[in-house]
Amino acid sequence: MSKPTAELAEVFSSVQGEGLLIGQRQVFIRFRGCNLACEYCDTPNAFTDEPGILEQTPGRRDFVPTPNPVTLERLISLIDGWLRGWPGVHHSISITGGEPLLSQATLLTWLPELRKLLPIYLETNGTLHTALKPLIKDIDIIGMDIKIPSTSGCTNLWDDHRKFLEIAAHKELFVKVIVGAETQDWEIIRSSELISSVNRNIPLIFQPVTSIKGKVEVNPVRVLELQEIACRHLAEVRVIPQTHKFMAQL
Ligand SMILES: C[S@@+](CC[C@H](N)C(=O)[O-])C[C@H]1O[C@@H](n2cnc3c(N)ncnc32)[C@H](O)[C@@H]1O
Ligand SMILES: Nc1nc2[nH]cc(C(=O)O)c2c(=O)[nH]1
Ligand code: SF4
Ligand SMILES: [Mg+2]
Repeated sequence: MSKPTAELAEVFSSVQGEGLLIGQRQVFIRFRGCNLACEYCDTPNAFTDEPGILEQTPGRRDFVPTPNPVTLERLISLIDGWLRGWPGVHHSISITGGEPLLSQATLLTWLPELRKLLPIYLETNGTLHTALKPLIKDIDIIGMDIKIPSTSGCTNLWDDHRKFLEIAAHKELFVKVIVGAETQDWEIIRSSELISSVNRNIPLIFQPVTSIKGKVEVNPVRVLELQEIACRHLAEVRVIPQTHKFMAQL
């Protein structure tokens, strides 16, 4: 039987810039393709069919174009070399994209092998709950988005998010909501009530939209008002921007 491969955009070592793992050094594996089209998406390379790029030396940006699809052997060889050469540096592997759960068939084989190297952190848009179910046993931490219409432009994902939360809540989990100048109270109330209906102790992270100019342009008082709304429903609500963008980390 042929060994599963994947279409990858890039593999690199960097500092996690978002959510509760902020500051941890991670190996990032970015899968191609997505089932959504968020208006703010900052990851165009997940949508092209150019060759992927694999960093050769962790954090030194010596990327080498690599034909897709990429094999697991190629990936394991690269990451294993990083862990031997830089022991104790990397906290976990970030499985991201695009939407990584679109590559579920490959991840069924890849995750158990990658997890032998480092814990697995899944960065996901929180919609593909059917894909998540068989993979949850091989994932350690999940960072999922709830996509609100005012920033993402996506609508009617609430039921998918609920089903996703119910499965993801079996592992270490936090939720990110990307907030912007037009974010409405009802969106935060609906998101917070949805999370609380599963477990009010699931942390919620407000991540302000980072503009194309690399700035956070959301009114600071408005962000505090939104946080206060969420705190009526949830035990832990933090405001954390995309920090990697402010320190020129990938
Ligand atoms: C590129 S996405 C990949 C994973 C998955 N597709 C998702 O949307 O969660 C990773 C994270 O970056 C966030 N993100 C993308 N563009 C952003 C922007 N311009 N400002 C703030 N967060 C952004 C997403 O909301 C998500 O939390
Ligand atoms: N440093 C860094 N942190 C990140 N957290 C989530 C990212 C993503 O694009 O999935 C990301 C990214 O692209 N870079
Ligand atoms: S779900 Fe994630 S990768 Fe897909 S468009 Fe939205 S932010 Fe971009
Ligand atoms: Mg990114």
